[in-house]
Amino acid sequence: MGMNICSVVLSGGKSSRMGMNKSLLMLKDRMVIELIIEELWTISDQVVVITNNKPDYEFLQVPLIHDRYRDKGPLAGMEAALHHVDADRFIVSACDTPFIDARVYQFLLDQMEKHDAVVPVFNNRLHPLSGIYKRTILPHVEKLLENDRLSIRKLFDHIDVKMIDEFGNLSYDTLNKHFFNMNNPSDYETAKSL
Ligand SMILES: Nc1nc2c(ncn2[C@@H]2O[C@H](COP(=O)(O)OP(=O)(O)OP(=O)(O)O)[C@@H](O)[C@H]2O)c(=O)[nH]1
Repeated sequence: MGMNICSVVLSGGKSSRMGMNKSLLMLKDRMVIELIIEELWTISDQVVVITNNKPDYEFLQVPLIHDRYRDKGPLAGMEAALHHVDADRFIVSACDTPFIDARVYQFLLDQMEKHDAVVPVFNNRLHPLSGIYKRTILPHVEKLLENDRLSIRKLFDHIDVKMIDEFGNLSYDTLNKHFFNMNNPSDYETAKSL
């Protein structure tokens, strides 16, 4: 039985600190979101982008999905993917992490077992937007959204989540880059130097 893996790029944010759509910024000859999607394709059967501005992303040639719960943040982006896409595993990524490495996601996938979610912890920080989830979380996600409890951490009070804070043979540099995200123009300058 083959496992159907869907990667979900959350791209419904406001990019207010960056001042422009950060997922469309260029690094070398590629846009940030193109770098992300290219990496995700190496471990996915499907890739979708969750956005409330479809025209910006049509060139990517992947399914584009709107949030069903508007202005509710990344948890709503996850809800839209879980609601619309039929898959056994959902790999979540932000749209501002240009240096993600599929080997990190593969490491998480390998530890899913019976859990509802596998979420990485790096430098003592939980990274729910870089986790792996099963459809089983959907009713809990919807309930949180209905109640305006929008923190993804709240979700972890209700599901079986495995936290991963050691990553086998993967190097610190690989992990540091994987979890690097760009919030403001200074982060973008940093990205250009990496
Ligand atoms: N689908 C969806 N994704 C979101 C939403 N809000 C944030 N995201 C995504 O979640 C990730 C983290 O978002 P942030 O960087 O914290 O927020 P942002 O709105 O993009 O940027 P700021 O306005 O600077 O805070 C990014 O990939 C965002 O695109 C939302 O309401 N819907």
